[in-house]
Amino acid sequence: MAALTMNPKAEMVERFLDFAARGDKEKVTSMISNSSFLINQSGEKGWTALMLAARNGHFEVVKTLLAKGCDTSPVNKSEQTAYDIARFWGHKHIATLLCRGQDGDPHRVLPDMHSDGENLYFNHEFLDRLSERRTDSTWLAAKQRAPDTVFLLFYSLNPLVTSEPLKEDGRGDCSYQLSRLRRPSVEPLLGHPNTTLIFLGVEKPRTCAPNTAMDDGEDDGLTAWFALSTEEDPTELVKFPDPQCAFLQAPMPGLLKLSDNEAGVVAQARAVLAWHSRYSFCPTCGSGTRVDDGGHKRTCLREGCRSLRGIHNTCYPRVDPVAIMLVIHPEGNQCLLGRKKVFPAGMFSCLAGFIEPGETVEEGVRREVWEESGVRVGPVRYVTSQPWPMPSSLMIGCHAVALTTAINVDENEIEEARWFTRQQVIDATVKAKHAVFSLPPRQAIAHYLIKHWIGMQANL
Ligand SMILES: NC(=O)C1=CN([C@@H]2O[C@H](COP(=O)(O)OP(=O)(O)OC[C@H]3O[C@@H](n4cnc5c(N)ncnc54)[C@H](O)[C@@H]3O)[C@@H](O)[C@H]2O)C=CC1
Ligand SMILES: [Mg+2]
Ligand SMILES: [Mg+2]
Ligand SMILES: [Mg+2]
Ligand SMILES: [Zn+2]
Repeated sequence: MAALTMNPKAEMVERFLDFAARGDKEKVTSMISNSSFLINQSGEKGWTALMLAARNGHFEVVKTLLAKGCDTSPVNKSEQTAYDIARFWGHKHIATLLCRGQDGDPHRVLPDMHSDGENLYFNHEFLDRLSERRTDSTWLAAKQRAPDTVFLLFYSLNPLVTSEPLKEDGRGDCSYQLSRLRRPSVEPLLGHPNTTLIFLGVEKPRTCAPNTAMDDGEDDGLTAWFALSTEEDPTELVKFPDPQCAFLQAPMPGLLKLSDNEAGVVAQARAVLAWHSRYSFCPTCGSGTRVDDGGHKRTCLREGCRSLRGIHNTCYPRVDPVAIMLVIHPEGNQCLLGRKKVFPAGMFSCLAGFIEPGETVEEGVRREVWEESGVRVGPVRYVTSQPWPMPSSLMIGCHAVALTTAINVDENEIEEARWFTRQQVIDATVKAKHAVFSLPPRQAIAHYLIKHWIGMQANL
């Protein structure tokens, strides 16, 4: 076979990667000492020394590379980090080491709990909610007058957007931007009887101490965001900043096409606004209510109403907990996915269902899986969560292990449920032509739970 000609630098990289792959700690150490540039170099299919050592279970080499300041974030051509690779190949001690990060990283304390689910769509806390200000009506009124305050407008729970993606933090598939209106544009709607105004928070980071009192006219430098909602077409009343603005026609799929920061704001705003639109009257006595706490509370107007005594959760925005689970075959090599009739052709997803009163998350998982697929589930492990503002669910994502494998679907809810092999799932994630099914979109926690199981960088 003819020898490949390589330049000396490429040859050195290849040798270095080879030592890492074989677990030769001495050679890895001496090569980095002489040529520090080697540490984050990658070779075939984007594999770095850290990935190769993680793949082959070379704990000491991984430790050495980390001590020398190796970057843990690069991904190979299959979108896996070194951490994903260590998990995928079952080297738990290396995965723990890799997710531990720097000394100050709090994951050190609970290494097994590490998941990057905080980066999920709808999970970005772009605003500081500043809840301590919700009862400060003077501050709220001043913020509503401030020239830099942002107002987001919703009509029937659909936000006003422009069809231009945000450049600063968008992913490739973000195609809408929330219209950030200023006071003069929304003036006619403020105080209108059919509109609801809620205080969402201020832009992070805080630029002054949270409880600094603000005298009249004095600015604390915080940019406040409000959501303004109406059930009547506001087109005549509002001055749109540009002709491209339009309300989303339907929540899906439009709400999945925002930048990650704006999706986080919508997750908060839409759920609170949906609660206002459904709870206009007191659920205890049917009387009218007043909006308090910057839109985060409704108080009954009838003196003597039971809801005014003690704490009534009906006075506060509601959240519905939903368990969503990837059920794993008892042998560990297959997972159970189902499809509803409304899913796009070929798509399968995790089973899910509302948690019932008096139920733990674990019991909710076992009951929903039994009802929907006839499969019995044993151990359940929490993975991560995601607000899902359609209208106000909190998705509680779990992995669960099946005790039985025979499938018997509840045809009222699920059209089909099937066991898929790990390889079939991997094929679906890399969109191979021969994939036998397609995954839910990356914005859904179901997508995350599936990729997390096969040890892939879930957000890519
Ligand atoms: N982000 C994601 O990846 C996914 C999100 N979801 C969300 O989870 C939610 C629940 O999943 P499903 O399979 O529909 O639940 P499910 O399996 O409990 O069945 C839904 C039925 O449960 C009843 N129900 C019980 N409590 C309810 C409540 N608080 N609100 C409304 N209906 C209630 C209704 O009859 C409803 O038709 C869905 O609304 C969906 O938006 C579901 C799957 C994936
Ligand atoms: Mg369900
Ligand atoms: Mg169900
Ligand atoms: Mg249910
Ligand atoms: Zn009442």
